[in-house]
Amino acid sequence: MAVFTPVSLDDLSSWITQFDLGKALAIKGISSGIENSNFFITTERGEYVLTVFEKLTFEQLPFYLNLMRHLAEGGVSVPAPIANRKGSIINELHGKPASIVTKLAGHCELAPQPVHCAAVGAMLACMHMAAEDFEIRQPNLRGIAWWNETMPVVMPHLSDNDKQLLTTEMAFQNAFAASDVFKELPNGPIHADLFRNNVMFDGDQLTGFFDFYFAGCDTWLFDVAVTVNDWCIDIESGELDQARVRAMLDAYHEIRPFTAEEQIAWQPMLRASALRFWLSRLYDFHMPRDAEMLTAHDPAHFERILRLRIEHTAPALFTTAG
Ligand SMILES: Nc1ncnc2c1ncn2[C@@H]1O[C@H](COP(=O)(O)OP(=O)(O)O)[C@@H](O)[C@H]1O
Ligand SMILES: N[C@@H](CCOP(=O)(O)O)C(=O)O
Repeated sequence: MAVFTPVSLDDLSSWITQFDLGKALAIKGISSGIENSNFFITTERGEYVLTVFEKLTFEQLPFYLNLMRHLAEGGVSVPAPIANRKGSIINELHGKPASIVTKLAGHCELAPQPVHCAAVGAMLACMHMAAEDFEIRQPNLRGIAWWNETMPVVMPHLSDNDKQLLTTEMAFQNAFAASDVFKELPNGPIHADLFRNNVMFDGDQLTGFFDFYFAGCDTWLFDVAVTVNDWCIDIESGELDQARVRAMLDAYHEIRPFTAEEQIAWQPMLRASALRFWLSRLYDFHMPRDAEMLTAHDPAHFERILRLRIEHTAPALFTTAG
């Protein structure tokens, strides 16, 4: 997708007068997202990104946008929300909440090398620590409660084999979430969707994390698992690439040392993150919404990854004392 809600230059020209951004000069829909309607906009002050939120509400959005503001002010490179003259960073456009944020330089690195994975691991650790004192608490809305709600919705669409995988993995994850080890895992605000398409690089230089609209409070290890399961794999098979895994985990550990409980929880967490994206892709695939442009994500990719993470022993989270 994603332009679910079209915005013309005329629409933007009148809406933008509430900001100190000068006149609107251009607007261009962005096709690659799947959750929101995104646009690159050019004003007399420069280039920005406009997002019209399709599902997130005025009640939920302050968490995401204030988190981005908190991180940007804390020196983590993320898009900074722009306030209107009244100080509001969430404003209605076509009856939906919308925001303008600064545009990050560079491009997504879709074929990452260990150097990119190390940069992402280091910044992820910095982000977790910088978000620790963020005051708004909102759960991960794509966390285990959502998995349990979504399982019966997608179940009728699955083969017997996949039904069995989903049922047994949900039982495993519910038991893991109730375990003493899980309760000891450090937590706080996490990005929760730090895929290669949500990080900008200028050459080998990381210029920022973006797309915080799945962020929520959850274990830091879940964030690491989501990130490793996308950045450090052979894209065809889903197998972990040892060099990239080590580069990312070692760089993270150097800044925020992993705990002994996290070491124990690592393999279940890799499975949990695969399950989360298998479920959301199944849901989006079987319950699609209308859109002007739509790129569906393949659920089978994460089914494959889930099976691999169950079958193969995960690489150690850290190899030195934490
Ligand atoms: N702050 C930003 N700076 C630069 N590019 C951005 C920014 N936000 C979004 N983009 C671009 O828009 C695309 C879609 O944004 P994304 O947030 O991933 O959409 P969605 O939330 O709908 O999945 C990204 O792949 C990126 O190219
Ligand atoms: N990363 C998720 C889908 C979320 O899409 P995004 O464009 O907002 O990152 C997936 O790959 O399933």
